[in-house]
Amino acid sequence: MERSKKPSAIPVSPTIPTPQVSISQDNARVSASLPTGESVEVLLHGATVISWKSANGKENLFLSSKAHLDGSKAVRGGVPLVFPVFGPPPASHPTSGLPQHGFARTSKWEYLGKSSSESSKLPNSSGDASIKLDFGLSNDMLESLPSEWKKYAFGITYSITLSREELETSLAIRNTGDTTWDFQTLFHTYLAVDDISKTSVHGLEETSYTDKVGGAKATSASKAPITITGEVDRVYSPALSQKITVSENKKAKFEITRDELGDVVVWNPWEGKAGTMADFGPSDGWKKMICVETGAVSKWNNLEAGDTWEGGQRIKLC
Ligand SMILES: O=P(O)(O)OC[C@H]1O[C@H](O)[C@H](O)[C@@H](O)[C@@H]1O
Repeated sequence: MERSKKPSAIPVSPTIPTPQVSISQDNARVSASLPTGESVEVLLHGATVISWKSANGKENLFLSSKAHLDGSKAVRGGVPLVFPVFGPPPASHPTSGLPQHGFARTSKWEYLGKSSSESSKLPNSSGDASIKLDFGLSNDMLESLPSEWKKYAFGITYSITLSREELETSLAIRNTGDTTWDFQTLFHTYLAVDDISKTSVHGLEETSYTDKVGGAKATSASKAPITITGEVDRVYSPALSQKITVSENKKAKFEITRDELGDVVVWNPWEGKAGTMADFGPSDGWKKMICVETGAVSKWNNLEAGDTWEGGQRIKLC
């Protein structure tokens, strides 16, 4: 019998746009984008973030036009990962046979997968969707290591999370062996700026630092925001709660917060040093970048067998 009041059909809700991930055909890069247009691109070589774009297509990271993206060299630009040593390794230390900044940035990482979240389920809402990409590296994936470091075992998970106005990078470094070892680590982030002469870094005014230009020397706090008028290579250790802001034309552009990363390196090679780097381009590219690098590098971090160290940074667009 026909019912007079048939329940009406349940409307099919329109497909909710979700973050997308794609892997290049040669299996060398992983890209992710949000329904609102933001995107990130990661090379498996070094798990190097080589692009982070805003919804309007604006690139937030500097990538040298001469960067090697084929795995033959560390990438000049983006976010190379420093581990297990920052700078040239000291003599008579287990890292002494390693290249400058260690091996993480020149190793091929494994893509472990993605996870995404959509906070709003309302149709046509872009919500606050975010996408997290995980990458892994362990000692058995490396072909060659100096004999000192060969006795150690590690497993690293590197997570890169893209959300609407933020890029978060975080590391979980685990000692999977039975011997304690020391490490340093850092996100060597090359931020893109339009004009270095109008760029300033805020939040480090009250902190003394090590000035590495012309040999490391302890230097007292500058009491003023950092402006770049020549080569700058400084290591600061500000309080963890201290936000670092990069401004252009006195307007905040990037805001950086940190978890467990007690050090901040500010680097710009200026014309002279950039000219000596074969992979630095274009020749005036140093006017378009500033490295604000967060890390744990001013001392050795000791990791006992079975322990995991976790740390990360968030870069927010202002
Ligand atoms: O040329 P790279 O090995 O990539 O190092 C580039 C730079 O990295 C850091 O910022 C260091 O503080 C600098 O001293 C170094 O010059």
